[in-house]
Amino acid sequence: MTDSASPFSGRVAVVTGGGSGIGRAVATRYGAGGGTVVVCGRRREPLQETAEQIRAAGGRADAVVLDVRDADAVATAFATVRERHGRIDALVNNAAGNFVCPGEKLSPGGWRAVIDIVLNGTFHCTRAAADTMLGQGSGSVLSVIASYAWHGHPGTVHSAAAKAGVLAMTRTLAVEWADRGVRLNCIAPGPTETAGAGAALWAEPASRERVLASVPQARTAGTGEIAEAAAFLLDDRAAYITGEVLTVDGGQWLGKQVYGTPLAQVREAGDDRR
Ligand SMILES: CCCCCCCCCCC/C=C/C(=O)SCCNC(=O)CCNC(=O)[C@H](O)C(C)(C)COP(=O)(O)OP(=O)(O)OC[C@H]1O[C@@H](n2cnc3c(N)ncnc32)[C@H](O)[C@@H]1OP(=O)(O)O
Ligand SMILES: NC(=O)C1=CN([C@@H]2O[C@H](COP(=O)(O)OP(=O)(O)OC[C@H]3O[C@@H](n4cnc5c(N)ncnc54)[C@H](OP(=O)(O)O)[C@@H]3O)[C@@H](O)[C@H]2O)C=CC1
Repeated sequence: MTDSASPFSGRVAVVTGGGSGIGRAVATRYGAGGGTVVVCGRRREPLQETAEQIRAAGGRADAVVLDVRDADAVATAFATVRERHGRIDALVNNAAGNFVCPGEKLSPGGWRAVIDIVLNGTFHCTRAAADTMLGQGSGSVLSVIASYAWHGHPGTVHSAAAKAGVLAMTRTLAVEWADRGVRLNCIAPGPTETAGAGAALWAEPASRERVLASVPQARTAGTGEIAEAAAFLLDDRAAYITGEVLTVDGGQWLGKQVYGTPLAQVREAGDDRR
């Protein structure tokens, strides 16, 4: 049984896109839970900043420059992590690229840009981590998706298709590797305040307003809230959970199920009843 204050003690995690936003928060949470964290991404500076923050708080962290689209570089990087740290207990597939574009205007290059990072990058990293995890007979893979993986969303055909692919990959490999000690799950955050998402998805005040209006809890998530849910799925409290998605979105996607009737109108209709 693990120590509840240090559930990740003696464990090693790789967090892709760990230099910013949700990835940084998950890496920091894993470090605070006693684990060693290897953060990777394309830009060295933000990665080093994350690693320094974790070390300053008393944790252990390394920064590795890596483009998840490059399968050979991914295999080499994960082999190096195993040589250096002896094991890989967790992989967080968090790296992503996104922008809003109507399907009929999306170029093949735009489609590839997102599919290559989100779907292909997730496969490369999962495959490389599995070399170690299946060998040691344990491991936990957590991929960050979005609820439009199952309901779709206008303007995001590339990202929605990629996230749906990641969900199918997760469910498939969860069954393939269940009796070999490796669990795979997804987390689906709702709108979360990060510089990346803000710039890519709600740069205009009007788009931000619309996004906020779509969340029944009427607020965005903090990165720490997403990291806390991620930590639960990564640690042994979730030992019997595999192939699942944990949605952390303030009710956003269920809120879509009002069949076009705004919530305010539903409330008005019930005003005369006690
Ligand atoms: C209305 C929607 C609101 C939905 C709200 C729902 C709430 C929450 C759900 C959110 C779920 C997911 C969120 C996120 O993923 S947030 C993460 C965002 N972070 C990032 O995007 C950071 C990383 N980003 C990047 O690396 C780049 O933005 C990019 C993905 C574009 C990749 O960069 P790269 O340098 O490889 O790309 P290029 O600039 O060379 O372009 C490659 C091709 O893509 C085309 N492109 C690029 N930008 C656009 C654009 N804005 N519109 C259309 N096409 C674009 C570009 O033209 C290239 O194609 P061609 O070669 O064919 O020209
Ligand atoms: N914020 C939100 O509202 C939501 C976010 N999500 C998901 O959460 C995750 C994190 O998003 P968020 O923190 O908002 O966004 P960020 O833009 O802050 O994070 C994306 C990270 O991915 C890294 N990255 C991008 N391309 C590559 C690549 N080719 N190789 C390695 N790393 C790469 C970036 O680093 P670098 O550029 O240095 O490579 C960056 O650190 C994503 O999977 C996103 O789809 C899901 C739902 C909602």
